Amino acid sequence: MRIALIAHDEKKPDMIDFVRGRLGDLEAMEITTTGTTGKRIQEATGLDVDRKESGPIGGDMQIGAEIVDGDCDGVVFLRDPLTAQPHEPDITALLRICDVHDVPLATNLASADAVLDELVRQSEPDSQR
Ligand SMILES: O=C(CO)COP(=O)(O)O
Repeated sequence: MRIALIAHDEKKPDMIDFVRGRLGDLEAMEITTTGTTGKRIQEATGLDVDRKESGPIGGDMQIGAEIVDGDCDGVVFLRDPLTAQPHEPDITALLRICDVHDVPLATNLASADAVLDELVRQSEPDSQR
């Protein structure tokens, strides 16, 4: 299982809390991140992550390409809904490509656990999916 973890600046503390709380499950997965999110996660938890470029310079697009290639099984993208982002078109494209490829996507903390729970369930040996 490969999961993408992405957070806008105002949501990075929430992402760190999420990763700390689910460290056991995340350690068993491959993790891909945008640049700064991955750096923060590594610094805070020591988790091994595949860091793409920072979001505003194309990291969202790189993760979108993984989804198109069928390499990413789920996305937790903690968006900041209160701050305009210069790369809003890239963000919209990433969300859209998750829908195109029917990849589980959480855009807030309340649903992040649900997406991760689903990936954990799918990785169990007797899973039907
Ligand atoms: O901007 C982002 C997602 O749109 C996140 O990028 P960083 O992880 O590099 O801050």
